[in-house]
Amino acid sequence: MFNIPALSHAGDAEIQHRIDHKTKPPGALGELEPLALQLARVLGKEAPAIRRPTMLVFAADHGIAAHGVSIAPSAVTTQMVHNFLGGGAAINVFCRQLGYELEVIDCGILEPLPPTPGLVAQRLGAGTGAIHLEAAMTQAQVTQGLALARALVARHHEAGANLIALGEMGIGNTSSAAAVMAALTGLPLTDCVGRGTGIDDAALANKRALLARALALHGDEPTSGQAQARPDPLRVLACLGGFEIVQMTGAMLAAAELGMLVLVDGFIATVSALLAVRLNANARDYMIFAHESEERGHKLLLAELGARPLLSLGLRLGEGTGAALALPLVQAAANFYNQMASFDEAGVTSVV
Ligand SMILES: Cc1cc2ncn([C@H]3O[C@H](COP(=O)(O)O)[C@@H](O)[C@H]3O)c2cc1C
Ligand SMILES: O=C(O)c1cccnc1
Repeated sequence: MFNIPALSHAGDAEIQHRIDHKTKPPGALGELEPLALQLARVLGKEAPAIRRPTMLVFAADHGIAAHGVSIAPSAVTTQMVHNFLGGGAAINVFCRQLGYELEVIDCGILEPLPPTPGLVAQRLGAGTGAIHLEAAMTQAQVTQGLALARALVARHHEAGANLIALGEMGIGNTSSAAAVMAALTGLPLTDCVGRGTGIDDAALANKRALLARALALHGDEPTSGQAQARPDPLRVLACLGGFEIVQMTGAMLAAAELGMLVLVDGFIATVSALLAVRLNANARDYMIFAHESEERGHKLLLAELGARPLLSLGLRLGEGTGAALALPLVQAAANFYNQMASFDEAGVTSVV
């Protein structure tokens, strides 16, 4: 479906040599060093640079949100999309500060907005089915969502972007994401389910119970260590996913296919990253994990992907905020690689 080239590691020795011969003790730039290696692999080892960084915020509603799993009602999804378009949300502030292009994608909010600059309508429906009662969507909607996201990313690639960051807005989407995580990993639901927007203990117990029902309904209960065939990510998406989760997954796969970097935000975006990697393992090489969210489950999810997040700020917002904040670090990795003098160039006695 997506044709993602396996990233070549043939130039690694040369790239690492260049990093090691910068005027610093070996390894002293910490996590920025493997990040520079990744940038050089993806963008080319001569002068990797981030061009037209683009933040895509995918919005959709969730049927399960009507069943007491969030502090907010579904109406807040549409209200926040309004806020994004008016420039007043956290993600707007950070995108302005950091020089991101920002686009908001309506993947299926309950109350569609009139055409507005900055808003792209790629609606797969008007909210998903409540996953503890029925499938979230049909397989055809999953296929359509992946295709729409692919065309969207192609457009940004043509406009000159070589890095996309992904964020989301959708009341109830930590429920859907936790269910997908449990289905894909086989981890106990209690390890995957968190407080999302900040629900209390009673609502958390209800959220866990509903998600246990959802997994049982769709045959995705944890196997308690028993061997089970790897679940089909497309089926899991249809049964338990969300319209924004589908399109984020498609956008990540499309970006990798086009040789773009993918900057991954928090819990929900990382669930899409896991889906993308399960659909095509080559996608992993293009992903940068921005931060570790406060949401329960995110640490284990990152571990499942072998990811070391750049930041740990206690964020639990979504919208792409963590991904936005990590951009300067990505740029710093490219800049040290491109601009720092080597021992030879600076006349500093080499320590390697
Ligand atoms: C005002 C407001 C702004 C937000 N921006 C992101 N989210 C975040 O919270 C939601 C997920 O949490 P849950 O599963 O508990 O509903 C998503 O919309 C996510 O992006 C927000 C939530 C609220 C209330
Ligand atoms: O980690 C996230 O992305 C997150 C956490 C809580 C609520 N919304 C998003």
